[in-house]
Amino acid sequence: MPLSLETRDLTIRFGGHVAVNNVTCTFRPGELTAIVGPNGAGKTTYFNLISGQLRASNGSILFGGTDITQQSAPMRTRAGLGRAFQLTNLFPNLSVEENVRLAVQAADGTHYEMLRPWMVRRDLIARADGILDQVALGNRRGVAATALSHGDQRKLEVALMIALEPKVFMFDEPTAGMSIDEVPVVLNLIAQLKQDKSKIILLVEHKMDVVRSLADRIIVLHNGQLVADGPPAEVIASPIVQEAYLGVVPKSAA
Ligand SMILES: Nc1ncnc2c1ncn2[C@@H]1O[C@H](COP(=O)(O)OP(=O)(O)OP(=O)(O)O)[C@@H](O)[C@H]1O
Repeated sequence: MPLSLETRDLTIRFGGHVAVNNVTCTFRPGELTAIVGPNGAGKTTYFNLISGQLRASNGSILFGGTDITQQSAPMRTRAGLGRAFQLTNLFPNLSVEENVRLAVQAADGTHYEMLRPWMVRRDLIARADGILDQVALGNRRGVAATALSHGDQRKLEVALMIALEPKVFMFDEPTAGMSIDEVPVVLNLIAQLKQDKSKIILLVEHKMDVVRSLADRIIVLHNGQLVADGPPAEVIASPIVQEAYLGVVPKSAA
């Protein structure tokens, strides 16, 4: 069976508020799907449900045909769902290079051994170096994660996600808060990841120019419901989306 990620009637309620409401959608390899919609539409909550940070009130999530609805976030990560790490959950005082090496090591299944120099694993070092170059952090390798600029921290988050070799890449506003010159690096990186047609890529993004340049498909959430789904040109051009949904994204968020 080809790998697919599917949500069926996925729903979460916070008290009386239904933040994600019966969302049924299938994501396939070789497709980058942008999830758009006004502020508070439920995009991040939908992401959190898929990655396991939140548990559904109703509905289910299937990954490669397996029902993962009850699985913990770490189990989903091991199954291949990649979500950018929060650096605060990692090793902020370790260097960029050390963080990436640890993630590469974790993906390899070897345990971190503080006292055993892992210089013996040249293959892992080469892989970590390759990822550092891929995210343009090679020249920041010795810097503590916590001392990085905001843009470089986002790049490190992406590096750690790549290191785990996920089947699904989930990006939640990957360029948010970045300076204008930092944005292209991350966009090029996502475009590069898209070349691997075996991956499913999900992107929550407010910036419509970013969505236009990267997405193969757009889904629109509004009040927690899926209100549009299709090829970018079609979805963007549809009057209902233009007027009622995309038009309301405030400039401050774009
Ligand atoms: N843990 C929570 N408890 C209560 N309400 C929540 C919680 N998380 C999200 N919500 C509510 O659910 C709704 C959807 O929020 P969500 O952050 O998913 O929207 P979004 O589309 O990602 O918005 P934005 O574009 O502003 O990031 C909002 O009304 C929000 O206040």
